[in-house]
Amino acid sequence: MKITIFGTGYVGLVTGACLADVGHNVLCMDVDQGKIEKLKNGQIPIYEPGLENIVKHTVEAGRLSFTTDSAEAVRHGTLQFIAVGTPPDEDGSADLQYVTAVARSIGEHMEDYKVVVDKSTVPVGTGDKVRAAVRAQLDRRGLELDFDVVSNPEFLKEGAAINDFMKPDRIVVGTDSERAAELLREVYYPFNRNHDRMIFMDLRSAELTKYAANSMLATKISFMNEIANLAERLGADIEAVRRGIGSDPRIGYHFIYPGCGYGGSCFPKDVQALARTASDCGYEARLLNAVESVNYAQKHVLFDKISHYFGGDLNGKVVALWGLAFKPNTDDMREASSRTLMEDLWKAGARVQAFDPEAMEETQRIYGDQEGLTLCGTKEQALKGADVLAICTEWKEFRSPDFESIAATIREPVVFDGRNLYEPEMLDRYGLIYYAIGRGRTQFHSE
Ligand SMILES: NC(=O)c1ccc[n+]([C@@H]2O[C@H](COP(=O)([O-])OP(=O)(O)OC[C@H]3O[C@@H](n4cnc5c(N)ncnc54)[C@H](O)[C@@H]3O)[C@@H](O)[C@H]2O)c1
Ligand SMILES: O=c1ccn([C@@H]2O[C@H](COP(=O)(O)OP(=O)(O)O[C@H]3O[C@H](CO)[C@@H](O)[C@H](O)[C@H]3O)[C@@H](O)[C@H]2O)c(=O)[nH]1
Repeated sequence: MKITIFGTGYVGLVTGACLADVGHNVLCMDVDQGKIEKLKNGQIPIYEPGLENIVKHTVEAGRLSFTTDSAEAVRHGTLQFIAVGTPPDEDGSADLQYVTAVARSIGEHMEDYKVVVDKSTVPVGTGDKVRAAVRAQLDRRGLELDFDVVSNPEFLKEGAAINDFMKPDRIVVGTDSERAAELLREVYYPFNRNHDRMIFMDLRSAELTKYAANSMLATKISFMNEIANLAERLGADIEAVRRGIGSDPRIGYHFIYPGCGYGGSCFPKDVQALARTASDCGYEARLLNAVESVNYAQKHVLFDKISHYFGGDLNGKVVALWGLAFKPNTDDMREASSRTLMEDLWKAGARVQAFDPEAMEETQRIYGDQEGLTLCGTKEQALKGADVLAICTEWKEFRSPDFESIAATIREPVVFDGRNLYEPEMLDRYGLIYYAIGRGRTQFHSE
């Protein structure tokens, strides 16, 4: 089937590449000329495991191509997927300017029936706005062409995006059009051969499903972080508690890892946007607001521990920082907890020597020549001349480090772990003091 994708970010490029991989003929359009140039030259603008290979072979097979020309893009596909950004506005609501810009250009250039499929995460009611934007352009052109608008939210996780897309738990489709539903069924047929993963519903419910899913996951994390903070004060160990509750299938082991807060381009903005939607319709989303405020505080917890250790005076101290990306297997630093920690440390007069396996370029792009930041080529280099070590991302290569050499290199024998990677006894053997999140009597707190 001929498919057009607007936006070649994490969602657009993964969707385009995976749909081309199963045999569809996909044209990806982006307004960012630099990105499209790179893609045309075989370069992938983001780090996402497995993506480069799929893009390479589907381009070679002639099933995936790229353009900046919106007229060509609209002409190409019967299905027009919107996968552009919906960043937060100043008031926390989702900024829909990129989504409506795509809708306008579809209305401006379409010549026959199209299904406009929204994959971006958008507030309930956006489908109506997309329909109105397409219709306004058709009216302007004096045309009465048929089209449908569908919500098909995306649930992929960065770092595992290909697997999530290829083996989805569910494919949510919101539409009241039988014709559009049949076309969507055809597009996703290869993902449904052994097990029907399609869940059809009305458009508004599909839009809300996406926010509800992310908010539920964020709630689990904030809940665990709250219990972790409590465990610390009560002399309990959150890791034991996590195993103890996760074993109940009604709770489950997923998304109950405590840490230095959730980040990324989705949870923070989506929880805020849903809370904003609630207040816009006169409902105070108390739980969502609490999830957000627990997370805000949690992002400062590692700094509080480091500051407490040094008696509140961090001036001139050097912190080795392992992990900058908001999670492993990505170079994405949007809303990363590492950024909160670094910014807190700089404010307090400390210096940071940072290393991340994939996010060094991104850190350079964001912080450039920031005073107090040294970017290091390896995790070992980051330790040289540092007072203490802090960890913000659970990359595999941080899981079994050479504790003996850490103890011999950093000035104070202390590790502040924001992702609970180790057992306190492991570090104790090397004379290292271990401060993690919610780990009982090995911790301290400021009260
Ligand atoms: N990143 C994720 O893991 C993820 C997962 C599920 C859903 N989402 C949602 O999907 C949407 C896209 O997220 P993303 O992370 O891929 O964003 P992104 O910022 O990585 O990419 C968006 C792309 O859209 C392009 N764009 C902007 N205006 C355009 C236009 N008029 N025409 C064509 N292209 C245009 C931008 O240049 C950019 O390349 C968001 O709503 C997000 O909330 C993201
Ligand atoms: O038990 C956990 C699990 C995750 N996190 C943190 O939560 C954040 C988000 O992690 P994750 O959900 O793995 O990454 P995303 O790529 O942001 O994916 C989320 O956001 C996407 C965009 O909407 C959705 O499509 C996905 O289903 C949803 O998991 C990261 O900072 C993690 O460190 C925790 O602190 N504890």
